[in-house]
Amino acid sequence: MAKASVVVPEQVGAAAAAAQVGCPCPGTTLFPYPPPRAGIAVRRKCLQAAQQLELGAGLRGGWVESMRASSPTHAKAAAALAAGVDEEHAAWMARHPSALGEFEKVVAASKGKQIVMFLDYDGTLSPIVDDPDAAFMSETMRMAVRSVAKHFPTAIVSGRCRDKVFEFVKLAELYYAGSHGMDIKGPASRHAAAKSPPHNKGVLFQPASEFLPMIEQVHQRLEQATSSIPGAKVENNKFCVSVHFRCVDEKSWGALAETVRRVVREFPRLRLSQGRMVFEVRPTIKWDKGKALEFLLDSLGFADCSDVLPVYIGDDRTDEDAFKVLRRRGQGVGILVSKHPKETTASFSLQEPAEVMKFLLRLVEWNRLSRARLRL
Ligand SMILES: O=P(O)(O)OC[C@H]1O[C@H](O[C@H]2O[C@H](CO)[C@@H](O)[C@H](O)[C@H]2O)[C@H](O)[C@@H](O)[C@@H]1O
Repeated sequence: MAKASVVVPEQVGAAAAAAQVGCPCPGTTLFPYPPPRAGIAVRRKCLQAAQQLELGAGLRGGWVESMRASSPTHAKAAAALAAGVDEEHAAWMARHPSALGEFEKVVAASKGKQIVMFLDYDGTLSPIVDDPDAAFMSETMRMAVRSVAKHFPTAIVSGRCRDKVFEFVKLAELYYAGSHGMDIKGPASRHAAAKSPPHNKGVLFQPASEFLPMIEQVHQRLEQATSSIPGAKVENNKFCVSVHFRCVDEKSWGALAETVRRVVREFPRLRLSQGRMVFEVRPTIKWDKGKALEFLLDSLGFADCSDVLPVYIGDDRTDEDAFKVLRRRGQGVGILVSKHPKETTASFSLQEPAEVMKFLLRLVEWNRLSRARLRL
C-alpha cells in the first residue's frame, strides 16, 4: 500500500497557502493543500444529494439516495458497484492512511507542541447501535479516555445533548461540547478545574440559547408528525433535534424525509442536515463542531498559537466542520473513523472505535516514555 508522507510535495503548497492566510506555523502542517479529492463518484453524488437536502432543493429521489449514503452497508455496496472494492479502498487508504500505521508521523508533528484531544462520541468512542439510548462505551474505552485526559486537555464534541453524552462518558475531568458544539462546558471535577487556565474556570458557552423554546416546539411537532412511521425516533438534543431512520423500513424513507422537511419548513430559523441514518435539525446560526473546536482552543489559551497540536477524531459528516478548521489553520491532525472510503477533509483514518482506543493508549504510552526520557 502506498504510504502518505508528512513531507509530501503538496505540503509545500500547504505551507505557502498557510503563509498566505497568516498561519503562525506554516511549516508544520500535516495537511496537503489543496485537500486530496477522494474521487469516489458515488460518494460525491450522495454528498451533493445531502447538500440539496440541506438547501431544501432535493427531490424525493435525492433524499433517499442521500439517506442510503449514510449507511455504510449501502455505501459499500454502491461503491463496490462503481469500482473494484479493493482498489478503491487501497487508493483511499493511500490518501487517508491509518493513524496507527503512521503513528510516528503523527507524534513527530507534535514535537514542542501541546496536544489537545477532541473526541466525537457516537461511532468514535462507542459503536453504532440501533437504539441511540443504548450506545454505551466500554469500560476499557472509558479508561483509555481517562488516561488521555491525564496527559492532554481533552474534549468530547458530540451531536448529543451535553447531559446525555456526559451520562455515557461519565468523566468529570473533560470538556464537553454537546448539541454539535452549541453547549460547551469546562471540567466539572475540582481537580481538573484547578488545573485549567485561570481565565477558563467554569467555562460555559451556549450560543444558541435563544433557540431553546423553538427547539422544544420543533421536537414536539416532529414527534407528532413522524409518529405514524414505524421505527422513526425523535431525540431532543437540547439545542438541536435528531430524527433517526436506522430502524425505519427503506420503503418509508421518502415519506419520512418529506415529513421532516415539511415540519422544518415551518421554522425558517432552523435548518436540516444529515448524519449517520439520522436527520439533524438545528439553528441556522453559524456555529458547528469546527467553531466549538476553535472556541475551546481559545479558552485553553491557545488562540493564535503555533505551539499547539489539536487532534480531532470523528466519524460523521458533522465532524467534517472540525476537520476543515484544522486544515484551514494548517494546524493539527484530523482522523476520520471509517471502514469504508468516504469523502473527507481528514488526513488520517482509523477503522472503528477499537482502533480509536488503541490509538489513544499508544499516545498515552508515547507521552509517558517521552517525559521519562526528558527526566533522564
Ligand atoms: O456527534 P456524535 O457524538 O457522533 O453524535 C451524532 C448523533 O449520534 C447518535 O446517533 C448515531 O448513533 C446512534 C447510536 O449508535 C445510532 O443509532 C444512529 O443511527 C446514529 O446516527 C445520536 O443518537 C444523535 O442524537 C447524534 O446527533
